[in-house]
Amino acid sequence: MLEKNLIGGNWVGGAQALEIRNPSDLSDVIATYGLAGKGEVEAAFAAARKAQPAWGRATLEQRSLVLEAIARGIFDNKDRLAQILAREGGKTVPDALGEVMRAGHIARFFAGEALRMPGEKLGSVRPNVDVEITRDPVGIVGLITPWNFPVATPMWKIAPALAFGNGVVWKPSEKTPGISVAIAEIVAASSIPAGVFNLLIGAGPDVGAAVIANADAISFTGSSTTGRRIAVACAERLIRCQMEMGGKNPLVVLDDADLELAADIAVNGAFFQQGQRCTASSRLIVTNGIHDAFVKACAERIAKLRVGHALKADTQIGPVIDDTQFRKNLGYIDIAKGENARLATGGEALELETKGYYLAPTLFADTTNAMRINREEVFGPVATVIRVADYEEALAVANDTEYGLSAGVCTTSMKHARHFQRNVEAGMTMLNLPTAGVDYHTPFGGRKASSYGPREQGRYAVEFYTQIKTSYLLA
Ligand SMILES: NC(=O)C1=CN([C@@H]2O[C@H](COP(=O)(O)OP(=O)(O)OC[C@H]3O[C@@H](n4cnc5c(N)ncnc54)[C@H](OP(=O)(O)O)[C@@H]3O)[C@@H](O)[C@H]2O)C=CC1
Ligand SMILES: O=C(O)CCC(=O)C(=O)O
Repeated sequence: MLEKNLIGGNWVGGAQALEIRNPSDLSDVIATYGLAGKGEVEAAFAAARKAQPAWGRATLEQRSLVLEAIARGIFDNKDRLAQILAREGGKTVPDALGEVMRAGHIARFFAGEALRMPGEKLGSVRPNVDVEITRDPVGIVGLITPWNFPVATPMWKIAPALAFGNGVVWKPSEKTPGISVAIAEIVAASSIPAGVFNLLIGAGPDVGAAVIANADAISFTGSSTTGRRIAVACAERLIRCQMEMGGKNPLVVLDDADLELAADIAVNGAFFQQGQRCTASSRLIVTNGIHDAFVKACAERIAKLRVGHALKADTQIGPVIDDTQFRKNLGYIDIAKGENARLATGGEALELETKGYYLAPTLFADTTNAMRINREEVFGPVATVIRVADYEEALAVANDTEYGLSAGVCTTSMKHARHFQRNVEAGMTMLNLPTAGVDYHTPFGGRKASSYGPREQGRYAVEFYTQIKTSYLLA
């Protein structure tokens, strides 16, 4: 059993064994981990509390250099990390490599941000008084992260947390411990003082809950159900929280769209990375004039997608992460069929050379926005088409959802593009681009049930990871 929890600079084990298998090949047992329990959580927070004050007082350059070393460690190990991620998480190697590179760029970006700690000097309404606005670290930040982007998502929390002087206790999803340990090894090798950064491999309901009970702030990415529960627990403790949750992201395709481009964008946004993206285009909202040609063009492209073992060179769509997601996706396919959605393509589990969690990318047409398949997050390679009469109806349908993460429009009309950008109820909008796939230096997040709390990423991250102090000084 591997001893892979990082506490106070030491690698330690845990009592309960967790066996991880390759979702592309269930006969491939990757490793067995010793899961952390409440004792390890307490030890991690004790270590972080001891180490954080000095880290919070470290020079900006010291912190920047640590971030730079983390970035270098990620770039230097990119191929090894991509292989681990592909084997454990079912991502194709190019997708895995893309994610690893993104994490490296995020760490490098925050090496710069560490040097640009913002502050402000204001005049006072009183004579001979100066006012300074400065920022302090929040303290010990608990990071709870999911399995679908197990490198980039943690890094867009770890990097700003460290850059702005916080201690970190990170609880990744227990579905992807191997890649989490590999990232933690790189952080630990960066000359970061022992105890500032800690990793706990453990289950959400016990270790995650214990992290929430001990942290000064929580940054979470995952489902809206879990996010809601965590936000309530944080409110009870009066600690700040930042929640990135689900999506039911609309891609609107208008009559004047470039058909080939729109179909490419839809297939990319809906099915790549098995649709396991909070930004996935799960609702394709298409106006009458282009509808039939669009559905045909998408179905042709989807039928040609190569589903297979994530480590095989020509695979475009890998397996879904585990048995729970596999069954959940199949369950939603049954629900859609039961709602009389028309199966345009896919709709079944696939048996390939190796036994894994393979699903045929699935497109339903003739759906309505009231159907469950269009209201609940599936989080798999399943998308729907909703036919609408015109742009106005398309926008209304796009906004008729409890979520508001990402929203796209395919059109050649500047008028509609600008109107959509201004009026769609989403945190991120895309014009003639997939709803998924974002830059690493810009704010990431949504509205409604998709996000809660300050934005992540880019220079906006400083809002969550620092607290403001206003100082009055008699001159
Ligand atoms: N929008 C997004 O980015 C994501 C959305 N999802 C959605 O969530 C569904 C379920 O996936 P799942 O992995 O279970 O997502 P969860 O939201 O349950 O898990 C996300 C993270 O929260 C942890 N966690 C779970 N329960 C608790 C808790 N009570 N207290 C503290 N931490 C907790 C998990 O730990 P652990 O995994 O170890 O239990 C994981 O680290 C998917 O089908 C999908 O719809 C999932 C992942 C990302
Ligand atoms: O679309 C992206 O690039 C990011 C998606 C994401 O962060 C997520 O699915 O959790």
